[in-house]
Amino acid sequence: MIRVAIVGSTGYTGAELVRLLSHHREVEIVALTSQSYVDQPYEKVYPSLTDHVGLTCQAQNVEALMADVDAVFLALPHGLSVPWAQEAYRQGKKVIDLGADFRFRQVQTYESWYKTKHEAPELLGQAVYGLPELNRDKIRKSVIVANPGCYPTASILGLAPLLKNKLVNPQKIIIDAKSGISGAGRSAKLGSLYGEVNENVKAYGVATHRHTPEIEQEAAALLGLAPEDITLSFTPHLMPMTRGILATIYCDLQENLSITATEVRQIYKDFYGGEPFIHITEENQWPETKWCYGSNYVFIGLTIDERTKRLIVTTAIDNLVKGAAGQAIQNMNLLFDLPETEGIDRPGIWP
Ligand SMILES: NC(=O)C1=CN([C@@H]2O[C@H](COP(=O)(O)OP(=O)(O)OC[C@H]3O[C@@H](n4cnc5c(N)ncnc54)[C@H](OP(=O)(O)O)[C@@H]3O)[C@@H](O)[C@H]2O)C=CC1
Ligand SMILES: CC(=O)N[C@@H](CCC(=O)OP(=O)(O)O)C(=O)O
Repeated sequence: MIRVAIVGSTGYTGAELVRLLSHHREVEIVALTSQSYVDQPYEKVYPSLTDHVGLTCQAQNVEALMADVDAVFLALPHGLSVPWAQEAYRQGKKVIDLGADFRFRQVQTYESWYKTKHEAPELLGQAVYGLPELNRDKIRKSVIVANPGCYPTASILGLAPLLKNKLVNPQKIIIDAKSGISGAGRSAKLGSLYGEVNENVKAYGVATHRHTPEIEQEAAALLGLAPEDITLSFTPHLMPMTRGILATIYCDLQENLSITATEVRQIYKDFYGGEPFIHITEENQWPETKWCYGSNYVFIGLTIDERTKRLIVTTAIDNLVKGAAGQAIQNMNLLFDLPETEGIDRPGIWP
């Protein structure tokens, strides 16, 4: 059995990791850390997991905990992952970081968008961007997996076949994305209160959201360019729902390119052929967040607006599963040479 710890287990992504890993046939969860619930039974923090965990929350002790496991999942706020990654590297263990500390290839990008100094820039080169559909082979050989952000997961998977096949102008991409409130985590914040979110929709982080450079970096990589070679527009919106992301992506077709929506759909089907979690919808069928609720599925729909020659793609995921915990487990399965779908092959729930 693979022994794992979940650090920051009492947050939303931590709880989703516990829920999914408690049924993973090759994993034993040996430690769950928390800041506010030390010495409390995990099942008291999340009664929905009663009889599935049997562990008590513990404080962080990086060295001792790392010595006891094969891998750690870090579900911490940004800026706290470095000591864990350093220790894992020292002890030859694996780290899957759900935060952003290891997602960037250029330390200046992280420091300017996250407004914090990176304490171990030398480790950035050891980290692999953990999007299995694009980086599977590199992930298998890595020590630190930087699990992508939720909006970048939806956006990059929606864009990848277009960029790889050079079908669209990469400087004219617009991503309009919507998220449920669980994307903001479990800590108490004014903006997460029911009275603020219910019956309300708002844009936020307009032209400044920290996922913009992450999407640009990976979009550029698909074209073989440096991260700074692409700029795109990304606007997130908060929706009155708990889970889910829907990203609508607008792209200008390359000039003089003559192609039909049917042909583009076939390109997507070929690109993602055999991918267990990705589903390309049929003509006039548009993904909904509920189709992914609680599952690791990604649904992608597309068409060409013949009047504007614009290609429109919509991608739906569950931010806590493919956008966080499910993808992290998919990465762990790759790291330990397990079937990629193990522990994350259950359907979602409806309604
Ligand atoms: N929510 C989402 O949809 C997604 C989140 N992510 C990323 O995953 C990470 C976790 O997110 P999420 O689960 O939503 O966050 P939460 O705020 O829900 O949980 C954070 C966790 O970290 C612990 N924690 C907070 N501060 C500290 C500290 N100073 N030292 C030690 N532990 C601390 C908390 O402990 P306690 O509960 O005891 O206070 C809790 O267990 C973040 O980096 C986030 O950006 C990535 C993709 C999607
Ligand atoms: C609704 C909401 O607040 N969402 C979060 C995104 C969470 C996430 O995936 O991102 P990271 O892992 O990069 O934190 C936000 O906009 O900051």
